[in-house]
Amino acid sequence: MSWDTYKALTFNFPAVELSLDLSRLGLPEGYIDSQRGAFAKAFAAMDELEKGAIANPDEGRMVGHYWLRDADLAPNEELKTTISSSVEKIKAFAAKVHSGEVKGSNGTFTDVLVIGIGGSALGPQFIAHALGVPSEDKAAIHFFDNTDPEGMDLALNAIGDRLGSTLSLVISKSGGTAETRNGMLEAQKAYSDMGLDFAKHAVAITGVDSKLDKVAVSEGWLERFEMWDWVGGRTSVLCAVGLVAAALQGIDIQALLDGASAMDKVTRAKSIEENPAALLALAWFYATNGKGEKDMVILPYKDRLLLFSRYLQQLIMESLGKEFDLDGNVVNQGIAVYGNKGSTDQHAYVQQLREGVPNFFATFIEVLKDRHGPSIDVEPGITAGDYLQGFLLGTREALGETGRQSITITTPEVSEATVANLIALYERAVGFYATLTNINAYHQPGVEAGKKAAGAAIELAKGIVGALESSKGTAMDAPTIAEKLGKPESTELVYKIALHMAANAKAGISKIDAENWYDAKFLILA
Ligand SMILES: O=P(O)(O)OC[C@H]1O[C@H](O)[C@H](O)[C@@H](O)[C@@H]1O
Repeated sequence: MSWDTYKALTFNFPAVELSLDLSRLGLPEGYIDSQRGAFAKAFAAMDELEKGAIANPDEGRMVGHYWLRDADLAPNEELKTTISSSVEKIKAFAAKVHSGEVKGSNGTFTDVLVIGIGGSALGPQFIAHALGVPSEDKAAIHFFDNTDPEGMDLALNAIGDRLGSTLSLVISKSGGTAETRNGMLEAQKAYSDMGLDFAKHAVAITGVDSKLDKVAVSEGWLERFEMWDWVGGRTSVLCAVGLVAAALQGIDIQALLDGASAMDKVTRAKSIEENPAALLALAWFYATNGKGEKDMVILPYKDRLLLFSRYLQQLIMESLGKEFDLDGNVVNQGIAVYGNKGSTDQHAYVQQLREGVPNFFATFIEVLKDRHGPSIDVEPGITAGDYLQGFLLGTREALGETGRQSITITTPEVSEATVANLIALYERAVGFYATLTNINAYHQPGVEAGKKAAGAAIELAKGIVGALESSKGTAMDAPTIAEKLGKPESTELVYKIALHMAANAKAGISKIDAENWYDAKFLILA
């Protein structure tokens, strides 16, 4: 890359100490100019959104995550007060926990167990991993982010005998998410098995009057923090969803909010070149032909940013992956996101990136500061961190040689400010991209289909137990059970569910193997 091309297509944002290098994208001459009209619309739509327009028309909702870090921007006094008092309440609660004024049955809280999924886990996990320092944190943080029983066992195992000084945060915007409900019930059981009262160790973060909120009220949980319908799950990390856990861990939440606010100011610029989020959205639009034709590979060369790609998967794919545009046309939009960290990935999938199917563009995230404190030389005059940067520069070059596009974001260090900068940068880029592609970034109608189908499988499971119980001692294969349930069309599901039940000896169900696996019979002994 020539120095002049690099300079022409690298954009520096001193206010947030960030630089965005688009020089390895192959942007044709005049491309930015050709997009000015489209961006004028995107800037105007964003202005309206920030002023409180119903930017999520399907759900009739405002979209207010930008107000969370600058309450004065909220469209009315009530919201301003709600937002600032929520932040104050979080800070005050964390201070009481740290001072031991609010404590568990076995004393000052040492651990925090976050129970949530999707937007109610990914942000807290990213922040905790990016900014935590185990030896200095005010609480060790653990997660139930799934309905996998063994995953929960592992988290409980890490907590060990400290459950009596573990604060459980049950986080669910809707308050009705099955995985989170299950996690809550499992946690409740773990506390009661140790003779502890869950309610005295539990905090709810949810919408007012949600199912979860009602449980928290009726059981007299320690505290409740409100979640609002104008904050989407995937943009909720800077409200109570992410801030309570972070504050308890000892992370400076005001610095997070200030970092996001600083990026918000920069990304309100009305000129593409002066706005890093606009440039990012433009880069995505160019690289994917505005249709998601290429995948986004996120490659932070920093262990602390490992979970960023997972966080972005939800932010970007749930926001942009849409069947219809705002006019009802079928568009099947989206950008697939994956990634891990460099240089680890160099020893895994970079082979394919360089030589295989050219269906992606990479985003390198470069962090200038290697570590707090000095580094040893691993070779004369060279540190491990020099190698990390060397591998980033080398991989980027190697990808460029085979015509693979990349973006490079450079940030000075991993800190509250820069982590929040990145979050706010991508939130705004997603918003701009959605306007460019004329889709609603703020709903997720597709998520419901899988939930409904899962509900049907759960109903079927109840039926299978009933059928085997009413014919105790009789072994039946899947077609027979399905027939008995009057659901021959669900034979495959019956087979899958019965297999799982037998593996877990549920209700005493066992399996009699047959030569052909599909002919296995299931029974409950008489
Ligand atoms: O916070 P909750 O209401 O429990 O929702 C958790 C997740 O549920 C769904 O899958 C939504 O699509 C996500 O956007 C959301 O983050």
